[in-house]
Amino acid sequence: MPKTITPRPRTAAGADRPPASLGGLLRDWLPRQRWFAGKDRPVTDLTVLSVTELFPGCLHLLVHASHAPVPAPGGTAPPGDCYQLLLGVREHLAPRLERAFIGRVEEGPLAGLAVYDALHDPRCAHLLLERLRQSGPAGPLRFEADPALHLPGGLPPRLLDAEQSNSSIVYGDAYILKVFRRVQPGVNPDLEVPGALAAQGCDRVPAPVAWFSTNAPRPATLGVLQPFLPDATDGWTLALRALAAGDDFTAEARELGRAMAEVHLALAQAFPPAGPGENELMAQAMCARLEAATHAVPALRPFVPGLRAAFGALATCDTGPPAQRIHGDLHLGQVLRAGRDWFVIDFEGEPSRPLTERRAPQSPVRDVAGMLRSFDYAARQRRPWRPEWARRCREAFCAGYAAHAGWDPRKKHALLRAHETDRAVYEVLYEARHRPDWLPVPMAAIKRLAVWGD
Ligand SMILES: Nc1ncnc2c1ncn2[C@@H]1O[C@H](COP(=O)(O)OP(=O)(O)O)[C@@H](O)[C@H]1O
Ligand SMILES: O=P(O)(O)O[C@H]1O[C@H](CO)[C@@H](O[C@H]2O[C@H](CO)[C@@H](O)[C@H](O)[C@H]2O)[C@H](O)[C@H]1O
Repeated sequence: MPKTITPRPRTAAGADRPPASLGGLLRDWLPRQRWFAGKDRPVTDLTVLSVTELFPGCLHLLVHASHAPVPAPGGTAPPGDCYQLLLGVREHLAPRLERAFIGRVEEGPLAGLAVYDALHDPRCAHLLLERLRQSGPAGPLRFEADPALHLPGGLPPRLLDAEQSNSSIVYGDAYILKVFRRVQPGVNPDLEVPGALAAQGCDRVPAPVAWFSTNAPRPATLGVLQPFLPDATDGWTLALRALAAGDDFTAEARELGRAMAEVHLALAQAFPPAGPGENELMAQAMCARLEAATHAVPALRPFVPGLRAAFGALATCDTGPPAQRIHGDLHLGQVLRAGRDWFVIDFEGEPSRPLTERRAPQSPVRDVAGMLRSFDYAARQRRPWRPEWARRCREAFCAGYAAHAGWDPRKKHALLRAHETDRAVYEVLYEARHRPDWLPVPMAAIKRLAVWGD
């Protein structure tokens, strides 16, 4: 029976602690992970919120990384984030696990043991699937599977090494388990939304088959298992291939637009729409996000008046389609093509936004704008830049969307432009934090969008 080995939360890192405590090692390792959200702010403290022994040699941890509050317009930045870790603990580490090595603990109950990221360990990955297959509690954690399905055991695991916001393990090319890294209280939309869409009969989204969650310190979703589409390629890879070959991508973009409209309609059925979006409120929220982003990335400053004008124009345009549940972080990497069909994945929304905001009804134009920005991103991967390629794809996507949705994004010029601007501002912040080399891509869009009327 799994047990919680450290029942009391404790502050694990502090100035008076020797560096090789578990907390000290994690405090050094955590900020170097791709999925760590607070890269632009030093970690001031690391608190272990819960530790559960999932099986011998594998600990499940929730840790809170605190940051010093930074002065920001409208208040202070959030004081930190909670992360999910699965730690392998062994005396000796096999050479194949070296890349997962976190460090050797020198004090406390784990003294003398090597600690590593257990998701890299096929044995731990195998046992994690077994827990999902069996369903039931493990300390504060709970594993559940769709009772209508039989999950086969013994599927060989492989950890995806894609640049991701979370960590995913593929089992035998049949299932994919997404282990959320940054954990926020509440049900994760990546469990909630695909489940609700499946109930609507929408087959554009792989439906959850098993999941696990915690009830301490607060209820939260920790991971979701879905069917894996083995022959699928993501839209980003396909778009770059088409660009490299000089191929047209408009047929794919048109079908993608149609698929997205289908998903939006199913979302509107699954979650009651909230009535017409309030343009004034939307514009205010966009301005506030711009202000916060400019504080973090001063390169935005010269463009602020032009960008604000794009948001201001919202006040004068018609309300547009009603606010509803949307994808929230739509881009070419979130759509998969298998055969001639497009599928949509990753309904978590923009990872840096609070969960309540991500689950709130929003304008579907936001998703359309996300995809339009993505065609621009793709076109800028080629030298010379291929603006015509992006323009044709954007046009085709909107045409495909309009044919099925009953409204045409191209006829909502001011609304679309405001959302595209808001998305480009988000991307500037995202790239500055995670991939500074990519910053010129959204900055080029910012320069274009800041010239109102262009
Ligand atoms: N159901 C699936 N079938 C096939 N591949 C998938 C599936 N779900 C995710 N993937 C692959 O895993 C990658 C990461 O998934 P995603 O949900 O976007 O994770 P993250 O939130 O960490 O970015 C995707 O880009 C895709 O290549
Ligand atoms: O990790 P997620 O997929 O949830 O999304 C985050 O990372 C994306 C990059 O991996 C980022 O997308 C941006 O870069 C893409 C190219 O790599 C491009 O297609 C998107 O249009 C652009 O926004 C996304 O913004 C971020 O939330």
